[in-house]
Amino acid sequence: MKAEKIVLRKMSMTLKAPFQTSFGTQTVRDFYLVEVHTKDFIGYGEGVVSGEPLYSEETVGTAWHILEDFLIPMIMEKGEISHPDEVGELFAPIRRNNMAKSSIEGAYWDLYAKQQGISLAKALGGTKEKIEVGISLGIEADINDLFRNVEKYLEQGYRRMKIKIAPGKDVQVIRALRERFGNIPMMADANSAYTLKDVDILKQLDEFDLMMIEQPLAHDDIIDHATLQKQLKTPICLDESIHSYEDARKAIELGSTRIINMKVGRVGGLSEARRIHDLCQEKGVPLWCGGMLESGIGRAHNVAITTLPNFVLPGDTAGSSRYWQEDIISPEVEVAADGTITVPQAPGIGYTPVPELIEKYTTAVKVVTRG
Ligand SMILES: O=C(O)CCC(=O)C1=CC=C[C@@H](O)[C@@H]1C(=O)O
Ligand SMILES: [Mg+2]
Repeated sequence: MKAEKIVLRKMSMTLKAPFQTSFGTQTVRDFYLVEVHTKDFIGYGEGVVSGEPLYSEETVGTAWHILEDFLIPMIMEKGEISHPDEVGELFAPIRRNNMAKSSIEGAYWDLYAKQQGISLAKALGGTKEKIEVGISLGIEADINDLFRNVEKYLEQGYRRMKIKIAPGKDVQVIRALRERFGNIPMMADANSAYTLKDVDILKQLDEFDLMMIEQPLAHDDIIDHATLQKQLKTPICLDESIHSYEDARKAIELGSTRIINMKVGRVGGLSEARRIHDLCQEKGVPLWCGGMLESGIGRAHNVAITTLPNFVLPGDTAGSSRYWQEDIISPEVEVAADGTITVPQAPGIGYTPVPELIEKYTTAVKVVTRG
């Protein structure tokens, strides 16, 4: 695979409804797309960053700079790439900037699968023909709005409800949901809103038989999470703390996490995600695929990685209509009434990017050609 042209597109898509977490509210997704053009195919990747550095340190601006000034020149200089694993190896000297790395590596995985004439899922070693999915629900000012959302998505078949919590909107919210909906599969995501001083509040969540509590403590911690896990019955699931295979290895060894939310962009790409998958499978740590409110391009990559065998819990890969009036792929990602997504078998990501819709939501373009 030799890139003849790489196109970066800044994208801005308005969410159907605001999405509130413990660290802020999103109404518009500012992200970017990467297109890697070889003489035969186009590979697509998504930069799952946001406009503001609130989930991680990366933004559209930081990623654009790292891609334009470092990663794309490295790719052009390298020339021929025979397997997408080589992209991560090439980028290894660049510190962090995982979402920037992941966006271009994901495009090479798409290219590679298209070149082999197989689905991205198969190229990754996935075997599932369907994946089970859940849904992530933002914080609502009025709990009746949250009730309505849970009701709506249960009816649509989603396999588990992820409820955002924050101090003051935690125990009473989960209790009210249990009283209203009984023992439905449910988890809480705190997005680092608590500290060890809040252990008594977090211990109260133990009474609600939650599947897990996601990232209760600091975004860059695995020590305090190990201390907390010893005091909780409910499994801790790390998200923001896990940026690499090494982070996962240490967190598992310390007992900081019993489940991991895999986000391809956060760990630097699909190759690293596969390595973490194999480690977790060996250690008996279940995985599920998290989301970053992706467009259909990133959503397609998430569907593919979820076909690996140790993705045993429903993830956050909802259908396109969860967030978008119209998605930029055809067909859109659909969730069946049984809460599953049928894995596309077409070569590559399996969904077709729609040029006129991509253009419609493009706010800036950068084209780098070989030569
Ligand atoms: O993409 C989805 O549907 C899930 C989105 C989601 O829950 C999150 C996205 C980004 C940061 C957080 O708000 C949260 C998470 O931590 O998983
Ligand atoms: Mg999370």
